[in-house]
Amino acid sequence: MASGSGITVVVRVRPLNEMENSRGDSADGVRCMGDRVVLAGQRQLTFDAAFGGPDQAQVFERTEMRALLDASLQGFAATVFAYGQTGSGKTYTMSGPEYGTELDASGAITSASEGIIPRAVRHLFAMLDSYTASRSGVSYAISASYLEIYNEQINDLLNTSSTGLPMRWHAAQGFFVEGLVVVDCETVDELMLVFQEGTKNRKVGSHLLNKDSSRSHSIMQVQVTSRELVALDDPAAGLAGAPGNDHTVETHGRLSFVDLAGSERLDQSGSIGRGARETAHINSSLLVLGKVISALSAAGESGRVGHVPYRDSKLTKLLADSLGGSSLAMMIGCVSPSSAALDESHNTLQYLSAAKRIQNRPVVQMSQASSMAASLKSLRDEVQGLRMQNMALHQQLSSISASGLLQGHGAMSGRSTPQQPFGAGSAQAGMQRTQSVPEHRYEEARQQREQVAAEHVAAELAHLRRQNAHMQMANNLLQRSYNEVKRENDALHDKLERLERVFVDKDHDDVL
Ligand SMILES: Nc1ncnc2c1ncn2[C@@H]1O[C@H](COP(=O)(O)OP(=O)(O)OP(=O)(O)O)[C@@H](O)[C@H]1O
Repeated sequence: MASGSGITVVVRVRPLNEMENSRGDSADGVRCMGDRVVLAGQRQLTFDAAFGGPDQAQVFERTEMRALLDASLQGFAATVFAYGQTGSGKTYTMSGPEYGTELDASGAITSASEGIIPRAVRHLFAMLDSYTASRSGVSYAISASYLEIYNEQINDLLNTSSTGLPMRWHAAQGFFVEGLVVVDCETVDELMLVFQEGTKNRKVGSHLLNKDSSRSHSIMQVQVTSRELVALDDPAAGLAGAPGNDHTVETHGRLSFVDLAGSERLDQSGSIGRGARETAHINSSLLVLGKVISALSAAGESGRVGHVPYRDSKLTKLLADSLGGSSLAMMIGCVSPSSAALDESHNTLQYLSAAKRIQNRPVVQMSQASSMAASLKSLRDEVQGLRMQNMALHQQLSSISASGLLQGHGAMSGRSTPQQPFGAGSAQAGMQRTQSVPEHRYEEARQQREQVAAEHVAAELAHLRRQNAHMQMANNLLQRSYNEVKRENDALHDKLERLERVFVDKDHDDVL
């Protein structure tokens, strides 16, 4: 996926909560109408989807969640964010109801009330099992980490004693957190445990707007490594049976689930002391996030991006790839329906409208060796396509030449002589060059062989492209000549008919 891909933006309007009900708030501050969100005063905004009410399943089923999971299995990075004011339903949407409120007999959250993350965990393993069953030579490895950014400090939610972790920059990976626990998960239950453990350890506090308010931004990251054995043997290119021509292509997909802390107004939340300090950190990092979104959305499809202040907060550093980077992304904006929260809901929806204009450039993440193998394979596929085109062009040329109409148009006949496709001989020559490489330098020899094969394929590609372009031109010229001759023939035919009519008329006059 080389071209730009917009961020998918959906909105969720929760039901009125207890406090709003007890105050007698009206629920017509924000309403959903299809994929539109209608604000009191009849202002309407359209998003990729809009949901009202408590139904958790529809948020998973009617958004692009399955496509994002699938993309991670193909080697793409995908991020799902929940954004909105405090108490608007972000944690409910991402995880489910507050931990422990809706438990079944075994102590697990009831499946109907599960949020996006546990649903994604189950679906990911179901998809992965069905892919492994239907495609031989493919295998997957899953691992996961879970962190929170609390007061601008990174804490490991899978190891509560690991706090204040450093963030580093890597040219290929971008920003990453050093020293995070990464858990290998072979089963759905193991990944579910990671989710439950991390969610339980997240900082939660109470204030007037939400008794279980998340005081940190949390990011659960699932790494999806796929390995596929790709046969690079190409009998037509004379490489069949060459040792080391099978390659394991390794892709590194990633799913990031981001539950942002909610913006809050201190006069409404009543947070004081530690709570007020948390609020200040939350609001300032959300402010930077807002600046990043507006800088990127200003660029829109033109792709001309000015300065984006990613480095101004830890949150935006970690989300750099998901906003304007190489990741696929879906943002879920959560809002209250209450007319009393209209200003905050309006702000959230404006944020979301700006996010809709951001263009990401999703790319598959592969290991270097895999990407060389994959590009070699795709070059060979292209050669194969060109060979078929080559044959079709030869046939076309012969049939036009054989039509007989073009005899005398000899300028074309030389060009239409089929040429031998470029190929096997030089490939063999390329292979022979590697035979003298000593055994202990096998890896080096393999790389050289791949290099030679790549050069050979590239040369053949260039040759076929030239030859096909040449034949295409010859075909066009022949077609033009054919049309001219046909036009001349038709004209002669008309003339003949006219003459015949004259003779018939003359005979007729003579008889009379
Ligand atoms: N769609 C919904 N249906 C039913 N109840 C909901 C819904 N969304 C949220 N709630 C309830 O509203 C309350 C606040 O939700 P939640 O904690 O998810 O908000 P939040 O946006 O994560 O808040 P904060 O930013 O303060 O952490 C919770 O009691 C939750 O169960």
